[in-house]
Amino acid sequence: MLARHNDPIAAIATAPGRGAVGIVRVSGASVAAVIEAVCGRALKPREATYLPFRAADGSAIDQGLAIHFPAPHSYTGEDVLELQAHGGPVVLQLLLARCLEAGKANGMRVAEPGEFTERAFLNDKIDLAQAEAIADLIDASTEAAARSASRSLAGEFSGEIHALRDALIHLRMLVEATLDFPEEEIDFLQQADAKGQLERLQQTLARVMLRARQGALLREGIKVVIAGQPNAGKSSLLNALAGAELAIVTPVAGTTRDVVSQTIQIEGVPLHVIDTAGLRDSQDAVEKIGIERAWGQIETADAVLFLHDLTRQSSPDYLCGDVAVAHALATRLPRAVPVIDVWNKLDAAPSAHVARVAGHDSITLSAKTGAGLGALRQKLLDVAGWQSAPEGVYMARERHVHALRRVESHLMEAGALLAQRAQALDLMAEELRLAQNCLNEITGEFNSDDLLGVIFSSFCIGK
Ligand SMILES: Nc1nc2c(c(=O)[nH]1)N(C=O)[C@@H](CNc1ccc(C(=O)N[C@@H](CCC(=O)O)C(=O)O)cc1)CN2
Ligand SMILES: Nc1nc2c(ncn2[C@@H]2O[C@H](COP(=O)(O)OP(=O)(O)OP(=O)(O)O)[C@@H](O)[C@H]2O)c(=O)[nH]1
Ligand SMILES: [Mg+2]
Repeated sequence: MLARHNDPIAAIATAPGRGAVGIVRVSGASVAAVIEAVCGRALKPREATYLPFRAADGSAIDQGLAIHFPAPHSYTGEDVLELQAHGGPVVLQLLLARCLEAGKANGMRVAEPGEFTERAFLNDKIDLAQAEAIADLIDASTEAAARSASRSLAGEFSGEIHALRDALIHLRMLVEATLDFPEEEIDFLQQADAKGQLERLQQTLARVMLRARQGALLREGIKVVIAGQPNAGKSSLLNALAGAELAIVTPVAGTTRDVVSQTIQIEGVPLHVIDTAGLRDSQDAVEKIGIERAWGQIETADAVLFLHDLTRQSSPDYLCGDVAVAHALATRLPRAVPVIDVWNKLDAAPSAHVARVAGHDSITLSAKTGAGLGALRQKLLDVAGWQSAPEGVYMARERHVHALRRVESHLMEAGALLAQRAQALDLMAEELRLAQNCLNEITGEFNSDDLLGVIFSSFCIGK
């Protein structure tokens, strides 16, 4: 283990700024010295004691509650001291400085972001998926996201991963045993129904992946870019979706130049909606920059709303413009990004125009009156892949979904190799081993220091 993992650490655990109560938390070998210096008396384990927190000169920094959690029964698994003081930034800084001074002889330092939780992970209090769930719970921006993070923190996701891993280990044992007794191979595998075991494993994996994808969606959301010719009503649509006058709307074509973005939520799924400059050939230097920015957004979108003006469907120029935009979208979009045709200004459009677009896989609406917005919201959820699972979603991250995809492809390989029998069984065993490694990456039983660095450094300070 790296040396830094043994340093005693201290930090303000509560949010910066003023609050009713603020907590300074200390973890590691010098907790006893800090108790002695700051509290001046012994503390009963896990019991709150009201006392003055003493400065070096003996005066009181504050009166508060001190709690000692002797190792290993603490958040980090190390000795932990909590000083619950009044929640002012200055008093908390004084208290933190006092703790650092008291722990100086043991090398106490200020904790890095996420370091308390990292210790909880390193001391086997929680696994990596649970540690990530703590950060996701704190960062949750919707109720659905918070509930799913809480499920993952309670171990629901990790539990499913462990169940998958156990089934995988069972199958691996079977295959590896067969390798040792090649002549009995066919019987062995058939009797134990290796094929059936593998299939059941794949089915369970598919269910876990579905729920994990939903969780990742709740956490990360999708980026939806509104694109189209000038004046189609893109800014009006952003405002209608957001329920606020965010972007400037005027009858002048070429109003929007800067990218305007807003995160909205539909059924708890965050959608990062981006309004962009109207797409056309322009000689205006400022507008040209706006259009380039629009393309920058479009090219990184998860979904594009291609907005059309229903009132202008009999203008050849307008229709040519739309064809040009459609062509540009088809050539410039890097991947298979879904493009949703949205026909706006339903309220003002001649019924012949409406009839012409009806029946296609498209949405007609009015950003002005709000008609049709419900259908658009539903369409966005569909495109995002949202299916509110009845049993509840647990929080997962893209990292987890990627690992599960790799498990899936190793299992597919294993299935193909099983079908080939004798020559391929050692390769099948190897695929199963690789699949197990991917599962272990999720819970952190198999990982690199780099990965841990990336995960824990994104926590807030004191966590
Ligand atoms: N005041 C305070 N509130 C807090 C925390 C904290 O550190 N301090 N937490 C932190 O962020 C969260 C709670 N997490 C915690 C997790 C484990 C233990 C703990 O003492 N575990 C022991 C004993 C378990 C038991 O008695 O069942 C252990 O695991 O052995 C404490 C807090 C949220 N609320
Ligand atoms: N009747 C009607 N007018 C609309 C509707 N949506 C937008 N408009 C009008 O269309 C004009 C252009 O709207 P904007 O939202 O600024 O259009 P835009 O696509 O953002 O335009 P640029 O920023 O120039 O590309 C404004 O006068 C809006 O009031 C609608 O649903 N019905
Ligand atoms: Mg606009």
